[in-house]
Amino acid sequence: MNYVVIKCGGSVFEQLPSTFYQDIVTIQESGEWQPIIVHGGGPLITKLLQQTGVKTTFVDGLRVTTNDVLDVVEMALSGSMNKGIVRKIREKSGNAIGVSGVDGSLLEAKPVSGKEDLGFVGEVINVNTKMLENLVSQGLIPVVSPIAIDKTGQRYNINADMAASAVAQALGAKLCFISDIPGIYQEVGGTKQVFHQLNEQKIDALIEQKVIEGGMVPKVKSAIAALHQNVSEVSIVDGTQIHGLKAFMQGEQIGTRIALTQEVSHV
Ligand SMILES: Nc1ncnc2c1ncn2[C@@H]1O[C@H](COP(=O)(O)OP(=O)(O)O)[C@@H](O)[C@H]1O
Ligand SMILES: CC(=O)N[C@@H](CCC(=O)OP(=O)(O)O)C(=O)O
Repeated sequence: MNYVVIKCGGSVFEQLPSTFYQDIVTIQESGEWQPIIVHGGGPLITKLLQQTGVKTTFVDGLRVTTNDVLDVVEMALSGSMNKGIVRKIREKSGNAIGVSGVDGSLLEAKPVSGKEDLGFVGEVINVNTKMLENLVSQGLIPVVSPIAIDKTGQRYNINADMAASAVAQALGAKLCFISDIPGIYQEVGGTKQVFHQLNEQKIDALIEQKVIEGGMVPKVKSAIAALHQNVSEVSIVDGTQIHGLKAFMQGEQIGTRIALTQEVSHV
């Protein structure tokens, strides 16, 4: 089975055209690729935290997660976001099922390495691929919320890009990050030039130069981690484009393709 892990970011969620969900169903029906959705929901978490008066801060793109924050994170991700995406796929007659990383210990985690002062922020150490394979064999499209669990039952907040990367690594899948930008870009003479292809060395340089910053940093780091472990292809694709996902899956040059070693080129 060929899997494609489609990571749907919270920043693009509100702007996704309905063709996006249609494309997910079309990909599954075509039979060549089996889609697995991993979603974020950062903006919704931030909004809910503001409403409840709980302070939120980020370190290196990761949200500092106390137990109070974790309650809101789980409610937003495994509740509203997860079920919202399942409903939108079902509206297009897709057989979606929502699960969080807690269910069936789909995502097993430990505190994120080197950043233990972030509270309950985790990194995935095991993916229950059997469970995903079982769901897929029943004709279901899994929609995964990035809350993970450890052997003691402790929950962890996982950055959704890192969760998607872990799932793709475990399945040897193609990995596609859906975001709200046309690809990774650099400002040249006041205009944004999108990179069509990027390699690891150039990504390191762009992070160093702060051309790649904010939420894009965990995304490209997760992409590189995946490419080092069992994943052959990672792309960042603009979710706002009508039928962008379908075009990408049909091999059109769209967004930014990341590989460990390849030529660097602009669109
Ligand atoms: N060089 C870059 N090219 C494109 N986007 C960038 C770049 N550097 C930072 N970004 C920011 O990264 C954002 C995507 O990351 P994020 O907001 O975390 O998205 P998501 O919710 O999809 O994970 C873009 O909206 C953009 O503001
Ligand atoms: C540890 C950590 O930062 N977790 C993220 C999980 C959601 C996420 O990653 O959502 P996006 O994909 O929309 O950014 C958070 O709390 O915001």
